[in-house]
Amino acid sequence: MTKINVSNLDLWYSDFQALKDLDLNIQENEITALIGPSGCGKSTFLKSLNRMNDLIPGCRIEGEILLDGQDIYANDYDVNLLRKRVGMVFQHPNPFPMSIYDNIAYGPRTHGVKDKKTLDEIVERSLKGAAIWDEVKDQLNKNALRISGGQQQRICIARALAVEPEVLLMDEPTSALDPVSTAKIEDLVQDLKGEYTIIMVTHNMQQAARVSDKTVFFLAGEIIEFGNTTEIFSNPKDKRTEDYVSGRFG
Ligand SMILES: Nc1ncnc2c1ncn2[C@@H]1O[C@H](COP(=O)(O)OP(=O)(O)OP(=O)(O)O)[C@@H](O)[C@H]1O
Repeated sequence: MTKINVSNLDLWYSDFQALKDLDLNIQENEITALIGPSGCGKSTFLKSLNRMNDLIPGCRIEGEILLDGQDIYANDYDVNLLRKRVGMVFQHPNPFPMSIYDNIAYGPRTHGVKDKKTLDEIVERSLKGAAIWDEVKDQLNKNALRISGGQQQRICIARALAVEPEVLLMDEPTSALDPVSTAKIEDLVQDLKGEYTIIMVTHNMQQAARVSDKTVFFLAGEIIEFGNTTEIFSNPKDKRTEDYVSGRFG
């Protein structure tokens, strides 16, 4: 089923057009990888899905993005609710400088959850969901900055899960991590797709091929090709896609 429907999407940073007439359907409970050379608009597109670009002065958007059929750029659309439904994990792990527990409880508290038992349950469920509960369950009061980078990234994923999102946006979530932590995150992402719709920017072609169901290839703000990951990697229709996935440019 279609979760997100993008049509005729254009985005400008002042007079520079960063996204050009994008059309795309993102399916529920699938992993969609966004690939393409540096500066082609992957992060810009990702951020347009939870209106993070609203915060950038001079950024202007035209076209339509529907989440479950509702226009997220409509005047009366609740942006706070949107960011709860569409969570985000960034390239560099960015836990808040507070305990592991407080990192996870932060979002639910912001949304009004005060009861200690409920928060305890959310923290445990989110840490389990991010496959890090066993590693940190005895040190929930430890400062989240004093654990490894790979653990910090899973704390950030747990923090995103704590508000029960439907969609998870991931901007190069493993680029700052070692191979062992990267493998853990890749396994985790595959486990999560049963419950969430995941859209992930990656520069790592093997990673896109390993974990995603669908792949979108961007070039200079345009979508050049979109389809099943196996097709994009084994039988691309466009020569530019073929050159990129085979490492001939970018
Ligand atoms: N805040 C901004 N103001 C002006 N231009 C911007 C801004 N953010 C991005 N751009 C420009 O928009 C284009 C797309 O940038 P974007 O970060 O989306 O690319 P990307 O494909 O994610 O790149 P990378 O792979 O290097 O992260 C680039 O030309 C970039 O310079």
